[in-house]
Amino acid sequence: MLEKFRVENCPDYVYYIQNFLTVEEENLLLKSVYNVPQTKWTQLSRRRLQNWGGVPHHNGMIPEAIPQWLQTWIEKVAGFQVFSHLPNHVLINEYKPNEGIMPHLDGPLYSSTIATINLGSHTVLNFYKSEKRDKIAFSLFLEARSLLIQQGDMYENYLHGIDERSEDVIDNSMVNVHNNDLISQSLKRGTRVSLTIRHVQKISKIKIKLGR
Ligand SMILES: O=C(O)CCC(=O)C(=O)O
Ligand SMILES: [Fe+2]
Repeated sequence: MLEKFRVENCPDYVYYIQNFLTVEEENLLLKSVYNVPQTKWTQLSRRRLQNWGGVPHHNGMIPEAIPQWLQTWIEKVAGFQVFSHLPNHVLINEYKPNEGIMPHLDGPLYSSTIATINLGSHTVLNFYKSEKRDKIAFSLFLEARSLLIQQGDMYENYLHGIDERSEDVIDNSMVNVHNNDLISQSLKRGTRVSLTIRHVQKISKIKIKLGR
C-alpha cells in the first residue's frame, strides 16, 4: 500500500506522502494543538514542544491518556500497517523561522518506525552518517500537510537535524524532490508544527493515582 510513496536514493526505508491532510484538516489539527493549556508547552531555546502519552524515560514511561484529536491521527497513520505496535506517544514540535534541531539520533527508547505529520510550513530535514556529523549525507523536503514515515536503517543509523534558517534553497540533495521547477527556488519558512508519532517500548508499571 505504501510502496508507491517509497523514496529512493536514501537508505531503507522512507515513505513520503504529499497532501496527506487537506487544508481543512490541517487547520483543525493546528487549532487543537494551539488550544491546549499553556502549561502543556515546554519552551526550549530553539523550539517549543508538547509531549503526549507520557514522558519517555529509560526506567519506563508512565503512560498518560492521549486526547481523541490526536488518537484519531495515530489511528489513521497506523492504518498503513507500518507499526508493529500501535503508537503510544506523540511529540509535537513548533519551529519559528530561524529555529531548528541539532543533528541527533532518537535512540532506543522508541521502536524503529516513526511517522511525522507536517503542518503550517515546509522545512528541510537533513541526515548525517553517524560518524560524520559535519557533512549532510542527503535531505528531505517536508511540505506542509505531508506525512513522512521512516524505518529501519534510516532510523537507526542516520542522525537527523534541521538547520536554523529563515529560508531554504531547494536542490538535488533533497532526495524526494521530483519536480524540477522547484530546484533552485528559495522558500521562506513560516511557523512549522510537526507531530512525531512513535511507539515507546518501555512502559512503567507504576500507576499514578489521580487525587479524588
Ligand atoms: O520536527 C521534526 O520533524 C523533527 C523532530 C525530531 O527530530 C525530534 O523531536 O526528535
Ligand atoms: Fe529526532
